Amino acid sequence: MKTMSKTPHTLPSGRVALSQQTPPIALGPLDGRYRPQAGILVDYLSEASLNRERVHVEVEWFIHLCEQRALPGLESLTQDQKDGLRAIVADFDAQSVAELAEIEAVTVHDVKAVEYYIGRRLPELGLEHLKALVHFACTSEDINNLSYALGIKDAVQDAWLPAARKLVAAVSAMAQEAKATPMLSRTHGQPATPTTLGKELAVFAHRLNRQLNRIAKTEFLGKINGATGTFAAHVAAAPDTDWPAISRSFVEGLGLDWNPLTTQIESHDWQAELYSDIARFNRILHNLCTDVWSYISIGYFQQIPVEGATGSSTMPHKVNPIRFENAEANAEISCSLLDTLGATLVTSRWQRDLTDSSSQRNIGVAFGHSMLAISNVVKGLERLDVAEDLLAEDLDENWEVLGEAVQTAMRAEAIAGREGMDNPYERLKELTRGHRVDGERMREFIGGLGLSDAAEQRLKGLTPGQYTGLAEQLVDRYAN
Ligand SMILES: O=C(O)C[C@H](Nc1ncnc2c1ncn2[C@@H]1O[C@H](COP(=O)(O)O)[C@@H](O)[C@H]1O)C(=O)O
Repeated sequence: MKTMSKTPHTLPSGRVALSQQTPPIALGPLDGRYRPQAGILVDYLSEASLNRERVHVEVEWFIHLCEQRALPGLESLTQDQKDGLRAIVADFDAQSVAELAEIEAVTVHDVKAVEYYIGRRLPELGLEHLKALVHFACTSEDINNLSYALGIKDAVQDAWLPAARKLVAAVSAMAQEAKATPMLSRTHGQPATPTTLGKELAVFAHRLNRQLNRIAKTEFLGKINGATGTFAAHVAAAPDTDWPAISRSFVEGLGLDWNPLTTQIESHDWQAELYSDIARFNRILHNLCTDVWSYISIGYFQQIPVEGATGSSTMPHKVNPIRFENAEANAEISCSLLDTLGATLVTSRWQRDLTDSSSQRNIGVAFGHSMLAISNVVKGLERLDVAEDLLAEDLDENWEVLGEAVQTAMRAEAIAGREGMDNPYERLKELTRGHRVDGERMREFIGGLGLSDAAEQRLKGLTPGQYTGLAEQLVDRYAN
């Protein structure tokens, strides 16, 4: 029997091989359906942007060595030469990516490929005689750690933080709007002392803001000190140069904080610190999602349907809280990656192993899932209406929550010397525990307690919806 020969574009099952299609089909969702939300990170944390940063660091090191006259015979470059070198970075594009890949296929070393890529461009800048200055005295990690630090710093400052701040601003605005909207609270899921919806949202804004303040203060550390952090090659080549000073001014000139003491690798402790803060932000966001999801589920929030959109494929009445569910999932994935990075990056055998190289390639993925979670929460919050009637109804059905107010006022009366205020907690417990109490019964009970006139009037005038303490003022004072 004659067998049909399969082309490489066909799977053994006879199906088209999607992996062989052009343009290439993404494996992961961040480069597929979620590209609009996470794509901005390609400019900072993709392999291409890492390579662009590597070119940037190599070029700046080249210029810095000349400017510092770090070696005998080195002279400052002309402005045209410096502009030409910096244009290699500015013009870095898809063609550069392809060229680098070609070189790397031969070198099997990604940083060496960058060195050759720059070397190829020196003749046209009249700098061929300085080819040996590219990557001078560097180990690859000198270039890598600075490139990652620059990419991560820009990703945080230009992409992640602005998105996170927009989200927190949205939560704060909702908190302000609902600061005086009374809501039954539910400690342990059971009716408890009322609060306001705005104050509960303000707690999230406050928590998220604390993490943002920490993240905004991140120290982005970098080093450039050679193969084992001793400047050995530098000193061997130019013993009279103050290499630590040159290293420091270079790292600081890039906008990073100088790490003076390392092995071959920058120790990555600052990355672990940053990732734990971002993971904590994700987790607080996750908590916001599950709370809002639950409020939607009991009707406190109504979701505004999107014109033309489908809730359920089979139950036409439904509007599902999918934005919050998506955000939960993506916050979890981001946290797993950030936790793994934070836990593993701080360990490297002896003077280095290469595990960090492979795991750091996923930093963008960790940030991407967090950006996606943030974007979905913003979208979800935009489509919520507060069901004030239902909130009020729930409060009115739970007059027993005033038990705390009454027993505490009785204690104050007793402390002030009023007779007959014994066992306030027990008396309220007898009235309220496991019993439904309405307004009339509560007022009748208060009337029979023998309180001072002022206290009795104050408590009789109280409803569950008014028993929200300083919730509104707390939002005004602390939630901006
Ligand atoms: O400056 C050096 O290169 C010193 C050398 N240490 C290395 N430091 C940094 N990169 C190195 C190192 N070794 C390999 N490579 C190259 O790293 C790339 C690893 O690729 P992947 O496994 O995909 O993360 C891949 O491109 C590797 O070729 C040492 O011997 O200490």
